[in-house]
Amino acid sequence: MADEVKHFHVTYNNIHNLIRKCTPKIGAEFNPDLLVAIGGGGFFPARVMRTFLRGATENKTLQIQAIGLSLYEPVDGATEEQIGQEVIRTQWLGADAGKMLVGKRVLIVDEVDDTRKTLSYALSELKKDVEVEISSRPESEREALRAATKFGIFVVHNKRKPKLAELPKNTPYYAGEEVDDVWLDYPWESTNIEEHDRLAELDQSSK
Ligand SMILES: O=P(O)(O)OC[C@H]1O[C@H](OP(=O)(O)OP(=O)(O)O)[C@H](O)[C@@H]1O
Repeated sequence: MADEVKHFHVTYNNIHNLIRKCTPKIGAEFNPDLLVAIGGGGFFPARVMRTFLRGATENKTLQIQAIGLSLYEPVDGATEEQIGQEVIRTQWLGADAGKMLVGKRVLIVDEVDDTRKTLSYALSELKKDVEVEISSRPESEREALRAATKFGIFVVHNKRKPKLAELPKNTPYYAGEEVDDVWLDYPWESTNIEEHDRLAELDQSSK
């Protein structure tokens, strides 16, 4: 049967350059002081973003924390029904999650915003961790801590399509590129990077 989904191959250099272009704005406007990468796809973008944020944020070397979320990949314990429907946690920040986040400007990083379920889940769960931490602090400090804790989002690609989950309206949101609802082939999924890059060139020329 013919594969009807349009594929688009993305190279490491494409991703690097999209992040390079976007980061000065993110540094100037959101000025993160912590990155939370959603693995696996958010790991490489977060690391590249840290390089460019150094220049954009007075040479701070930002920490990258990692969470593991999976919507489409079979993970231990996930049933067939859950894959593509529910976001499954495969890794989280640990017992000190709230302490790590409170009072910070936290940029959540992922490679793609597809249905938005993953980002929505990540944001709401991280906010819950912050609330748990805030509730352990003296009441007189809570409002200030809440106000000082900010979450923003960066994705390399945002797919233009109806989303199945929403983000709070005031959430700072940055996308390296808005793309059609195509199947994006990322380089880290390839076992033959030269062939991948060759296909990417073909995709570019037929754009
Ligand atoms: O917008 P959504 O529809 O929620 O999809 C986006 C998520 O899906 C992919 O993760 P996947 O579950 O495939 O795991 P991976 O990052 O480990 O490949 C991708 O890395 C995003 O995290």
